[in-house]
Amino acid sequence: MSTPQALLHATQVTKRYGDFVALSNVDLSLHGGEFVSVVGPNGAGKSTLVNVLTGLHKPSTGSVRFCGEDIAGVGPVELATRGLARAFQLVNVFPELTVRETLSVAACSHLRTRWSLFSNVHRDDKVRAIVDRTMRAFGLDRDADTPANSLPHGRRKLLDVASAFALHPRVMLLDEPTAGVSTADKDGVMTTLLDAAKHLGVEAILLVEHDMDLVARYSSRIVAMMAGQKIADEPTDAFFRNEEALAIVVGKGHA
Ligand SMILES: Nc1ncnc2c1ncn2[C@@H]1O[C@H](COP(=O)(O)OP(=O)(O)OP(=O)(O)O)[C@@H](O)[C@H]1O
Repeated sequence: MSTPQALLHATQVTKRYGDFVALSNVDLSLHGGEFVSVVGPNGAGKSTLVNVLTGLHKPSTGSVRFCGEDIAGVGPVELATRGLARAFQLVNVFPELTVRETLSVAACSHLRTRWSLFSNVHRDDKVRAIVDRTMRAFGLDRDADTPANSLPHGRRKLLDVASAFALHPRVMLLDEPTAGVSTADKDGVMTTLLDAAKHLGVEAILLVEHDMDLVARYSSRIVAMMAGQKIADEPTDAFFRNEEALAIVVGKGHA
């Protein structure tokens, strides 16, 4: 039986900043139905990997393919319209917009429509449909007219993730979606996020995360990084039995 084509496939990716090698010959694949977490100590290269995977940075050598197409040099906005999205932190860019308006910015980007305050959300049926569906999926409808900067931290974080989902992606990349959220609220954010992903048809998720409890609970596979190299890539159960990799990941500055 042949292996199904990976949605996202990085081959021998190296990223250098001057003489410094931030990523060294990393292979990574993500298939439909997977929830893969990228873990590792500070400075391991996790964010660099995500920046390369989302077209924000070009690999120095190696290739990244999304749905079979090379995405080197394709920026994150174009990539999002092709189906690979990452939370944009729109909330930080436009803190005074309401929840509805923030999501309409993302919806317009997905539809390649020009966004303008007041007009699109209320007059464009397609934009409104995406905004309403995303608000419902994330339970944000009760905050529709609340400015993002008035939301509690956890719900602001959820709005940030929701705005990436409004781009209607096949693959979602999440960089610490619960950072700064209280321990008690983390599972709530993750459960909402996963329910929404299912509801909105997201096929695979790649998560960068420091919280190993969350990683253990939600991932189907774990990729561990250290000093720019991949040191483990295995199903969650196997990873948590891999004492050597686990010691590197949790032993350096992480609880
Ligand atoms: N633009 C840059 N120029 C130079 N060095 C960089 C740049 N971006 C990242 N680095 C270096 O690359 C290494 C990997 O950084 P990266 O942010 O990818 O690690 P990380 O695993 O995401 O760390 P953290 O968990 O702390 O976010 C670090 O040593 C960092 O200082």
